[in-house]
Amino acid sequence: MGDVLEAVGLVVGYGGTPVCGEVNLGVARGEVLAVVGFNGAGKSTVVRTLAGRQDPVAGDVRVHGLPVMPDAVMFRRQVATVFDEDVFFPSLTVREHLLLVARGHSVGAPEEAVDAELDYFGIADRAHAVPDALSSGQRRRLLLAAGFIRPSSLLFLDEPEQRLDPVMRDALSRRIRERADAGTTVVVVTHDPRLLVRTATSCLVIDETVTTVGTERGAQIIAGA
Ligand SMILES: Nc1ncnc2c1ncn2[C@@H]1O[C@H](COP(=O)(O)OP(=O)(O)OP(=O)(O)O)[C@@H](O)[C@H]1O
Repeated sequence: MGDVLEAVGLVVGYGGTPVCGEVNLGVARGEVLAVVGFNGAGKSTVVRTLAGRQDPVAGDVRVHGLPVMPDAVMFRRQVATVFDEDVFFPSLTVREHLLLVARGHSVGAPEEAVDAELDYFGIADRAHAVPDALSSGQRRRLLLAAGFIRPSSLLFLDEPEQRLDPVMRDALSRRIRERADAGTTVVVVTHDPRLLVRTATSCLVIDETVTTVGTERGAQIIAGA
C-alpha cells in the first residue's frame, strides 16, 4: 500500500522565494511525523503547503496518491488540520461548535461524541461558554477538540502544545498516539521534546537542508543539543 502523504521535490515559500531546503517525504498509514526546526525555519510553511493551504513554489504533494485538492469534498473529509489560528463563531458555545463539526462530518451519536471530547480536553465545565469567555488555553483546547472529534485519515497539527499546561500536553500525546494506532497518519510540528518522543515515529528537520532523523535525535535538536 502506498504512502498516505508524499512530497517530491517540494519547495515552499512566499513570492516564489523558498524558506527552506527541498522536502522529500513519504508518510504511511498510522505513522506520526514530527516536524522540528528553529523559529522561522519554515515548519509552518511546510505543513501549510502539505495540507493544501498554500501553493508550493515547486514540486509535488500527493495525499492518498492524488494531487492536493483543498476544496474537494473527498480531501476535506480525509484531511484535518489544527493550525495556529483561532477561528470561531462568536455566538456559538463550546458545545455548539463541537456539535457543528461532528454533524458536518457525519459523526455517529454526535451528542455523545461531544461529551467525550469535552471531557477529554477538560472543558466540560465551559461547554456553555462562547469563545470570547474562554481563557487562551481553553480556546486552544476547543480547537484541538474540534480537530479530534471528526474522523480523518491525515491529521496536521501545528504546535498543538501551545498554551497547554503539562497535564494537558500529556493527555494530548496520548490522544495523538491513540489516533495513530487507529490508523490516522499524523504530521505534528512541535517544540516539545517530550511530546515528540511520546508520539512520533520519525522526525523531519527543517533547515537549509531538510533531513529525516530518528525521534531521539529530533528531541535533542529541539533541546538544542
Ligand atoms: N505570509 C508570509 N509572507 C512572507 N513571509 C512569511 C509569511 N509567513 C511566514 N513568512 C516567513 O517565512 C519564514 C518561515 O516561517 P514559518 O512560519 O514557516 O516558520 P516556523 O518554522 O513555523 O517558525 P516558528 O517556530 O516561529 O513557528 C520566516 O522567515 C517567516 O518570517
